[in-house]
Amino acid sequence: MTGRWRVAPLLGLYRPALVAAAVGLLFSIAGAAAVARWEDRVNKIEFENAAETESIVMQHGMSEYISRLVALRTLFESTNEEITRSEFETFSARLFERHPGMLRIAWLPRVNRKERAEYEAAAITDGISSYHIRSLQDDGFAIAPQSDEYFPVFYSTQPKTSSVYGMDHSSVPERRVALERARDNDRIVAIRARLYAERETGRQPDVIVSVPVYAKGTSRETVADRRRNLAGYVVGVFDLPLLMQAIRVTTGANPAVSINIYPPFTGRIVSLEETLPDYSSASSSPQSMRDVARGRHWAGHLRIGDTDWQVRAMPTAGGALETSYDRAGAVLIVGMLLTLSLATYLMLASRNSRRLSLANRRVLELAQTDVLTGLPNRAFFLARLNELNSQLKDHGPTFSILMLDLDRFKNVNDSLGHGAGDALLRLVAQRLKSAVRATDVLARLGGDEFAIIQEGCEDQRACSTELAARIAKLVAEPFLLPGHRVEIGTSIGIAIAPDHGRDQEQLLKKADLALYRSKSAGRNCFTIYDEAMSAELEARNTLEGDLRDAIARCQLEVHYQPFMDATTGTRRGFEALVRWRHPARGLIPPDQFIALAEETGLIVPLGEFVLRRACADAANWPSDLMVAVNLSPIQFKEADLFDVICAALRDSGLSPQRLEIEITESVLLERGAENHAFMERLKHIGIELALDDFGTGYSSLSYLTAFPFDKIKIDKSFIRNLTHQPRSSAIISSIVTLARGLDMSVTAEGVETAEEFERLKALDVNFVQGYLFGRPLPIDQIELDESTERSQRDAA
Ligand SMILES: Nc1nc2c(ncn2[C@@H]2O[C@@H]3COP(=O)(O)O[C@H]4[C@@H](O)[C@H](n5cnc6c(=O)[nH]c(N)nc65)O[C@@H]4COP(=O)(O)O[C@H]3[C@H]2O)c(=O)[nH]1
Repeated sequence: MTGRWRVAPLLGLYRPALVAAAVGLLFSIAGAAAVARWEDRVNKIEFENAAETESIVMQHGMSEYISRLVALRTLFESTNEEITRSEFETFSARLFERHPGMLRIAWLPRVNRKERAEYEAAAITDGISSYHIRSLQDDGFAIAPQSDEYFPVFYSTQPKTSSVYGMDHSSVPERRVALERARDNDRIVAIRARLYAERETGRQPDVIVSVPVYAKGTSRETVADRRRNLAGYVVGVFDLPLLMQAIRVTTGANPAVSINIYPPFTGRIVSLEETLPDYSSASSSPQSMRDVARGRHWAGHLRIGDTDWQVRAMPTAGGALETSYDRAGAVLIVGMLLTLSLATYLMLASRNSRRLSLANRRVLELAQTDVLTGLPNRAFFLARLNELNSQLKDHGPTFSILMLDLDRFKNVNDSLGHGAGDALLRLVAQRLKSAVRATDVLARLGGDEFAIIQEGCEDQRACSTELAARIAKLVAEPFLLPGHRVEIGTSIGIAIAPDHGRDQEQLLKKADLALYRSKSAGRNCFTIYDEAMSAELEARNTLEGDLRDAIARCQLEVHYQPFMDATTGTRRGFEALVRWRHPARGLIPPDQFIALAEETGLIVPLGEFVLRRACADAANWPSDLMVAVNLSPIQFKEADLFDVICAALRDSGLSPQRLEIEITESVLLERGAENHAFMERLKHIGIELALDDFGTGYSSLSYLTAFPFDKIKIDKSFIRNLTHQPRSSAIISSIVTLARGLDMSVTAEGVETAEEFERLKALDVNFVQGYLFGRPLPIDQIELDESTERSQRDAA
């Protein structure tokens, strides 16, 4: 068996479980995906809200820093007096207190050519040794050349030794542009101090915020006013990372949001790839704008002065706002667990139901199998027959039924025992199996009855005849049982559907009728049903009804045929033979209704009638005349037969010694022990027993020794051949010899000619009976006087 063969039925068996697993998996995945999408959306909203909040907080913080510078500007603009260095330092120191991101603050006064020396001297006086206004030249600051205007660092929060003092911001092109922009627009401007801070501190670039300061009370309406009235600049240098960190710490920033602050978009930014953050709250290495843009992020800006720094917020890796898809995962796991449970349940249920259906099938098989032969039994046969019949209505195939009944099987069973009978049935089943095709149904209906349904033939009649002939031949072959060679046969009845019927009852009835015909035609043959059989059955049924009436209405008559002593020629008695005086058909001989009476059980009342009539008639005869009465094997099965016989004798007053009971061999075949006992009882009260029709059945000599017979009646068929078949004489001679040895007398039946009589006398037969001595006659026609008797003797 290949894997494919094993897998296919398993797939079929577990299909519901597999389908449930597939559907469940699909739903789990779809559900998890939907939840994931929902989680993502919720998370995005939460993140964006948080990021925006963070941005607002940062902006507030930054504005706070800027507002310090504006406060300083207000200080400078509030008076026409010079703000002294100490005033600046005091004020600035306060600013530093809660603003750790503030690196330094400076005051850049507007110094013209004439004022330069004065300023330099004042600074030196204030303690800043060798103060000079210096400007950017090549790579560094040097004493500034003569110029119309300077914006040097005059006051600073730096120690007085710092090199920032005297640095002319307007000599640095970027800063000059920023300063002019601040001046012309009266606006706070911010730039990144890239060039020098890096070199000085090695830190990230700082942010320089410049606030223009105008002379107190002057106009700043127009650009010209502003240019004219500018007094200087308050400049703050912010450490952006520190500043941001400080804001985030003091405001309790959301740790789930990582903030990156990138420089403003200016011509310097060449690509997002290369744009690294000025500030990053993330602990990991700084991410370029490109990296951030690839993932989930929120974009905003941080306004410092008139410039926008780019803010990019991201969910912190592993933080609360990073979508973890926990719920989606839970949905997937729960879905898969449910699916697994359902699939397992369905799998177990499928397996159980398969086991159950196998067990049911087994029970059904057993219920439809004949245990002895292993063939289908009657139930199966009838079910199949029904099925075919219903298909007939839909123009299904034609088919035949062959009913088989074994001939002489009963003899085997009775003589060799039930074990041998069973073995024989098994052998018969094997032979029948070999004769039918796989598509035919061969069943054992019970006992020695078999049946076949044969279908799928073009010519059903020819096909079934051929099969029946083959089977008859096969079964007629001898069977070898342990220690015995048995010969039986089979009678077969055939009915063909739909010709002979379309329903189970009709077909079986007709096949049975045909079988009955085969049986009565001499056995081991087959018959196909024809309509005449039904007519016959009908006639038989009518006859049965009539016979029932006949018994009730006393239409039966008993006729008497004499039997003679062969040696003296004297009449020894009469055999009682029943006749039926039918109102329409006249006198009907017993061979036309005895078999029917036996089949229908009517033989019991019929037999009792004959017995009582014979006893009653014989009681009026001379006392030396016997009366012989036939008893059927069916009567022997009646428990009260002995009582019936006794009652007949008692009621008639006939002596039991004058009654002879004739039985056939078939009585001895059945219920041997009981019948033997019964015969002993009859003998015990003086009744004589005769074995009738000897030579027609098995003629087993063992019966003669086993049963207490007084007489053997040799069947008339032997007498018929007596004169022209020497073998018949020899047989009769040996029967006579045997009977003599067993102390039995011998009667020869059916003696018709004097020649036969002479020969029988020569063979020492004791009694003779036949037309030569008288036909069966009604009681009123029997001559009982001596003269008649003599004349009969003379005739003999
Ligand atoms: N050809 C020919 N036949 C002769 C001759 N002599 C007698 N017979 C016939 O042979 C049959 C003898 O009876 P059976 O062998 O007991 O055979 C009987 C017996 O088995 C049965 N039978 C008759 N009456 C009864 C009855 O009351 N009870 C039972 N159980 N069976 C009966 O019916 C059978 C036939 O009876 P019957 O037709 O009366 O036929 C009788 C008789 O008429 C002869 O010389 N030539």
